[in-house]
Amino acid sequence: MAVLVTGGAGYIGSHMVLALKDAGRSVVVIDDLSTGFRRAVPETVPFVKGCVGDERLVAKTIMEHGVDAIVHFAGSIVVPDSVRDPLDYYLNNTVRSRALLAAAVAGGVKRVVFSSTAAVYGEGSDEPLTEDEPLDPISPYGASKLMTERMLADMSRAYGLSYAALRYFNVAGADPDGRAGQSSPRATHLIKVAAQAALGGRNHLECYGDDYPTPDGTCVRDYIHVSDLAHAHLLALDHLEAGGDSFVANCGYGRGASVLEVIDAVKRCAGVDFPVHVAPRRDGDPASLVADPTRIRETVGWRPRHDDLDSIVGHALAWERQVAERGAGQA
Ligand SMILES: NC(=O)c1ccc[n+]([C@@H]2O[C@H](COP(=O)([O-])OP(=O)(O)OC[C@H]3O[C@@H](n4cnc5c(N)ncnc54)[C@H](O)[C@@H]3O)[C@@H](O)[C@H]2O)c1
Ligand SMILES: O=c1ccn([C@@H]2O[C@H](COP(=O)(O)OP(=O)(O)O[C@H]3O[C@H](CO)[C@@H](O)[C@H](O)[C@H]3O)[C@@H](O)[C@H]2O)c(=O)[nH]1
Repeated sequence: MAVLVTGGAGYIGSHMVLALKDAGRSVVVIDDLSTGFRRAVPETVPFVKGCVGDERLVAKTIMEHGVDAIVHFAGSIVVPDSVRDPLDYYLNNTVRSRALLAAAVAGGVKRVVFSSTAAVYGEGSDEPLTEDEPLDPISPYGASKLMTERMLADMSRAYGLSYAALRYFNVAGADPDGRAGQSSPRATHLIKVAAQAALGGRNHLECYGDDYPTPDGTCVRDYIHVSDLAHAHLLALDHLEAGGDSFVANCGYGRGASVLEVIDAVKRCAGVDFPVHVAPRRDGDPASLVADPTRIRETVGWRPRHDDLDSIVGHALAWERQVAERGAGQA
């Protein structure tokens, strides 16, 4: 039986494919390559180029590869883009997830692990957020993901499918062995962009807002290493396969870093300085988002291995050097 990884050519999905292969699992990837890279998926892994909204293609993939579990990463991920073009986000993240899930039920798939997000919590809080926090997304991105969570909850009751919805906080870093990383030259994530600035790929970095109600005025986020996150998915799948109940859980370390603290860490680890310009606040950005990770630890026994901002930044920089050596967009 195989695990279908949607969005497996993307940043987090490619790390999940490695984690599954390292664990000896059979994997098949479906990805439309809208933001992913074919070369991010090892040649030994079957690859289907297409959209998760294509119910017939998904049904064929499930049947041909004997898929009994899906890890669903495919989606659109840029919060401010979702504010500008909400319908695109509801289409790609909600409507196409519905098609994928319909094909999954029809094809007898019994388990789904879903990429959800801290953006379902809305404005956040000064305190670490538990899963019981009110769900009140302030961006269409967060709302589009919450709708999929709700579809899964309803489906599990109606069809007996079990699921884990993992609410990621800010994912960063790269495979410690240098096999995968964030490859998109147009990526907007802070650590990626700061690594590009440190290596000369950008001439400056913009800090979006320094007047937030946080200790240094810049937004606070809980940065989680992408390999720790992939490991959490593996454990979630094991839990469901062992007959464990469906669950929703935060994935973060329980500690926040401000934009300025991240920039300092990147400058320190790279040993270079680069200009930082304060710019206006970005639409859809809550002041502070920090996870309470108790539930993921207790439910599946997750123990992070890279819970350290300098390690995350160090791995992100190492990957960015590979990207730079191969030429922009060729990683
Ligand atoms: N990166 C983060 O900090 C973060 C935080 C919270 C949640 N997430 C979620 O994690 C998931 C993966 O994010 P990522 O950072 O790896 O992004 P990414 O853009 O690198 O990966 C997404 C992948 O999905 C593919 N894709 C997009 N729409 C598709 C479709 N309709 N059909 C088939 N393939 C499609 C893209 O080509 C890409 O390979 C997303 O669902 C995102 O919402 C990411
Ligand atoms: O050039 C930049 C890029 C980002 N930021 C700030 O850095 C913080 C982090 O931003 P970013 O790395 O873009 O991540 P988020 O917007 O927090 O969103 C990420 O984290 C969310 C969960 O917290 C996920 O849902 C999203 O998919 C993922 O993109 C925010 O305060 C941004 O305003 C800057 O100041 N300058």
